[in-house]
Amino acid sequence: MEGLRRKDSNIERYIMLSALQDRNEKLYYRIASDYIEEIMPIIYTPIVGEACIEFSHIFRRAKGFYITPDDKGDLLKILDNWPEKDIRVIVITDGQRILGLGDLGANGMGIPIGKLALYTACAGIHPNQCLPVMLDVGTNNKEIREDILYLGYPKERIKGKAYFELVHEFVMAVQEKYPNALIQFEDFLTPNAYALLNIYKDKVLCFNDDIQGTAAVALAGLYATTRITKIPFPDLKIMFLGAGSAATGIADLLVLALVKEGLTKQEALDRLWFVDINGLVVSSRTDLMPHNLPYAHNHLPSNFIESIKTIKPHVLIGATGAFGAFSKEVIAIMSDLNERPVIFALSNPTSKAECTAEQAYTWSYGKAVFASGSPFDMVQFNGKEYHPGQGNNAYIFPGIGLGAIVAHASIIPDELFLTAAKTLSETVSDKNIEEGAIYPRLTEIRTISLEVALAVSEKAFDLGIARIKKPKNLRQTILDYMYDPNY
Ligand SMILES: O=C([O-])CC(=O)C(=O)O
Ligand SMILES: [Mg+2]
Repeated sequence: MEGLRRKDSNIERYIMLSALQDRNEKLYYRIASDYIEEIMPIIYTPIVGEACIEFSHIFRRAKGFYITPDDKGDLLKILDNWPEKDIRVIVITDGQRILGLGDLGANGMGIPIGKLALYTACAGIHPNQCLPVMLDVGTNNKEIREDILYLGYPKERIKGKAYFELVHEFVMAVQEKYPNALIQFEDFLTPNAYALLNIYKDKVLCFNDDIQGTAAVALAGLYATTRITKIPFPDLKIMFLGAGSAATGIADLLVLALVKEGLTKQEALDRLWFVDINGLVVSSRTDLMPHNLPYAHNHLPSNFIESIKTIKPHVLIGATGAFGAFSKEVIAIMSDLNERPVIFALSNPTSKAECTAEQAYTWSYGKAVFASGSPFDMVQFNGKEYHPGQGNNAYIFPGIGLGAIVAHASIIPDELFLTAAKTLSETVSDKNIEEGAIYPRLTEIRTISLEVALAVSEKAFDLGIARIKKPKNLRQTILDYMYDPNY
């Protein structure tokens, strides 16, 4: 840790940790577990974003599996080259929407590597059972493609039929080679993310973290805000800025959660409002994508500020990838409307956050209940300390994966994300709430993942999607499975 701390920059720390992962895996996971609050922002959001931008330039050794269009027809054979035979979690990206950074092509491999490191550090999935995959189908980012050090397939992206056939061949090859493996789709462009999820979610063990994982983390945070605002969960009126996969993913899970609380589907939809780059999402618009249609209201078109003033949401959720989208005016209006305005600035990395924690607290005169996707430090304002929550996907996906693995689940229905969100929100202590934080400390992450995994696997057995007989002591079975990074 002393060696790590003496480095001048976080990207150097990333390189050092990546080298340690190659050289002494157990030590890497030991320090990742022991110093999780310090290490996580380096190996994952936000520094992993910087690492992806520079990936070809800081490359030391390959970690993971690359697929190009030239491999079509051979994927089953090529998978034989992977030395491990018992893969349990695969994180796959095509690099087209890396965090909020856009198309980074094969440089996006930093994301599967980082997410899988968290599967091990946070939920004890054995590192040998993790497989990072880059679906290297080209990049439309000319600057990256023409970079002399670029390691990816140096062509424009394939799309349409050729693209979906390649993904399908991979998914089918996994079913044959690694029938117990969970496939996590990560950082795909929204239309592809939804298309792939809709094709595979009822057929194979898979989920999309940007749609479903983010949704569960946000939902858990929303449950926790009600302990501060005292507004009952079914009464919440929520406005989203951004209508991409993260935002509609959250809304889709919210509808499920609200219907469980006794609302009709229509009543649930009525509470959720979207604003995107073209203004309020209303039914008269002709530019909406299929995943936006259920949320298009019969309402006059209006811009963001006007929409806040007329609709008067309790909660504002930003998933835009646009830094500064929550201006001083936006926060001020929310604070006029609400005693405790709830502000979620979920875009990643930090450079894309809709506002910073400091802005949210100062512009709301300390009233905001704030959470972000990327971590922010504690803020001092008017002599008081404010502890921003990080709606970190790592609270959910490692536990979901662990639960699914232990139950040998065949699929991951949305119901499991609801269970995971409820479980996570129950781990938020009164002390967290007193400090204004709506998520627990990351130092608790292994226990949180265990609780999430336990609840998720219980649910999988209840739903009849587990492929094994239920063990007598599920908690012990999970504990026995977990990789221990101790010597
Ligand atoms: O990586 C994160 O923290 C959340 C995420 O999946 C994304 O922003 O794409
Ligand atoms: Mg992601």
